Amino acid sequence: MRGRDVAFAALFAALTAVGAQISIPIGPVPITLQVLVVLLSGLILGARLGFLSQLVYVAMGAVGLPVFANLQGGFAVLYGPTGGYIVAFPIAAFIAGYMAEKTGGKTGMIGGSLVGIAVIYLLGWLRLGLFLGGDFHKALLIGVLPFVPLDIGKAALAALIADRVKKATDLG
Ligand SMILES: O=C(O)CCCC[C@@H]1SC[C@@H]2NC(=O)N[C@@H]21
Repeated sequence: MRGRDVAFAALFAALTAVGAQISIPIGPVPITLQVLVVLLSGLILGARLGFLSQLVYVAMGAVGLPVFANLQGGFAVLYGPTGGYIVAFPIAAFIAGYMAEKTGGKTGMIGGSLVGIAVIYLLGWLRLGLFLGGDFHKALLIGVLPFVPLDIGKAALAALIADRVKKATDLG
């Protein structure tokens, strides 16, 4: 791994921390810009490096840095209501990057992003449901459905931004 790769992974980990603070509280699960940055990390850096950048992000939060939403940090957050989403971020970045690499073009980017988001929802929903004492119906109502329209918009925006960044740089 080159020094440039490490720098990019660190940059996207930091950007995810910023995205976490751009949030709207609507309940136990806030609307945040993390998903946008997670997708961008996979689409721009590729599956492997995108995964690594999100692993760094999760690790920074786990050791106590206030990088999660509402400036939260610490291992306890990963066991809290939003822990499932956070744990899914590296997987989602990998999937978005992998599918974009395999399929190519903006269609591949949007497809990969949507599958990545689905994985975030799946792990987020499971953890939230368990946190709510097994009420997976409520978890769906407060932890998945309200986010779908905006997150589809984030997927489209991520594909647009990644496409432009790749054309304007040598990252493509
Ligand atoms: O506590 C955290 O730092 C994680 C917050 C997770 C928010 C989830 S990610 C998927 C969905 N889309 C959003 O905008 N918010 C939720």
